[in-house]
Amino acid sequence: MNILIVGTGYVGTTTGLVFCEMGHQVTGLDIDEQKLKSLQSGKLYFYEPGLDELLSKHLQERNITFTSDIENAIKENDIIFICVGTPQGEDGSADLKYVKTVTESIGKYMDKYKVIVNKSTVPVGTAELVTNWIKEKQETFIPFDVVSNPEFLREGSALHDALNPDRIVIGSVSKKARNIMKELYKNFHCPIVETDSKSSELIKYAANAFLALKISYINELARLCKTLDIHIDGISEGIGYDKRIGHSFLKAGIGFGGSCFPKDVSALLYTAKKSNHRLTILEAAKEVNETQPIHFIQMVKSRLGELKGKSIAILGISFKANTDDTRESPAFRIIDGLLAEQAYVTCYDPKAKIGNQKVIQQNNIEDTLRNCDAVIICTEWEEFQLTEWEKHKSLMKSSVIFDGRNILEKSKMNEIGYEYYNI
Ligand SMILES: NC(=O)C1=CN([C@@H]2O[C@H](COP(=O)(O)OP(=O)(O)OC[C@H]3O[C@@H](n4cnc5c(N)ncnc54)[C@H](O)[C@@H]3O)[C@@H](O)[C@H]2O)C=CC1
Ligand SMILES: O=C(O)[C@H]1O[C@H](OP(=O)(O)OP(=O)(O)OC[C@H]2O[C@@H](n3ccc(=O)[nH]c3=O)[C@H](O)[C@@H]2O)[C@H](O)[C@@H](O)[C@@H]1O
Repeated sequence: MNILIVGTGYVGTTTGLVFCEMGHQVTGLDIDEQKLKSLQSGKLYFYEPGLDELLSKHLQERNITFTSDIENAIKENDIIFICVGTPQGEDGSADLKYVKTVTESIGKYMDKYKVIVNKSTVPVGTAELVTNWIKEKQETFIPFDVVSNPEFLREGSALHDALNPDRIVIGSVSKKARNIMKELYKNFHCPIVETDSKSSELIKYAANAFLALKISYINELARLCKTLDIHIDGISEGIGYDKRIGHSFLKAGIGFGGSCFPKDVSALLYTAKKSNHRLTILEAAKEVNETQPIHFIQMVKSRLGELKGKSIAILGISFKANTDDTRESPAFRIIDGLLAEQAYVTCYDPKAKIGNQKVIQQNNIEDTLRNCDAVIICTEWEEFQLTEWEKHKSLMKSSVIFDGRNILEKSKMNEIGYEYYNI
């Protein structure tokens, strides 16, 4: 089948390449010429393991092309996946301006039946809005169907997740559209949830919010553990063996970040509020997440005292390991907190760039640790686990580590002479 992917970001590029793997012909459309140029030349403009190779392969085999010509792209493809951003608006709601622009163009240029698929994370009722936006732009009525087909991939393991989904959700009242979608996904071996578009839209938010709840629960429990002198990781392990609970998303840390959890939690809270409901449990999870970096900085201060003039090394600025994405990274909340206390901050990340003039970014761990009063680990990159900590000790003014991701072993670090604090 001929598939058009609108928006060649993390989700769009991954989705497009996965459909190439399934034997479909894909066109990637974007308004950002720089991104298109990079992708067309076989270079991914963001870091995502495994995607580069797949891009080269499918460009070479001519299974994928990239364009900014929206009119022809819409005319030439029968299935259109909308993968544009849905950022957080000022009031917490999801801002649909990019989705609206795209769907208006679809209405304007479509010349025969199309299936329009919302893969972007969009609030309940968006499929209906999209239908209206398209109709408003059509000069004469041309049939089409709108489908909600949310994406559940994670950055850092996007390719693996998109190739091996736990489930595929297809939301539409149209049987014809659902059948086309099922045909498209026929080579995937996972349950397919067929439902209406509103349920499908809510499934996406409910899933992200539930995972966010798990993280905030364990982070809040970690605060109690600190007082009780119990290690939170042992608690996660102990409860995780219960199949009803599971081990995933129970890793305590400096809080969840990224381009999705924070905005999707806010958007779901907004949806509830608009319907005169409160999701109090989610409100609490949001609050725990917002205060988690503050608790962490408090721990740093209670050991180091006044931070003014102190030199702090930060390891990791991406919102999680294996990505260069720093959107809503909790590392930035820590860095901002340190800068507000007038500390000097130096950082290192294997892939991400800081873009903050007040912070010096180094190219390796050694230069980052040189003469620092303490080091804070903000991202769980494997490199920080495997690095030769014993050697680094002599570089630091004082060998104090605050491990915001609990990736090092306290007893081992103490043994080699570090003062070690974790979550
Ligand atoms: N990043 C992730 O891991 C996941 C994201 N999502 C959702 O998927 C959506 C996309 O997320 P990302 O890929 O991270 O966004 P992104 O910001 O990386 O990419 C969005 C792309 O859309 C393009 N765009 C904007 N307006 C356009 C237009 N009118 N025509 C063509 N292209 C246009 C932008 O230039 C950009 O390249 C969001 O709703 C997000 O919540 C869902 C699951 C995972
Ligand atoms: O809608 C989305 O965009 C995506 O959001 C998340 O994926 P992602 O944000 O890429 O990354 P996660 O692995 O979920 O991590 C999110 C944040 O939670 C933190 N986290 C995660 C797990 C954990 O146990 N503890 C923890 O602090 C991470 O460090 C990170 O800051 C979801 O996991 C995906 O299923 C979803 O598709």
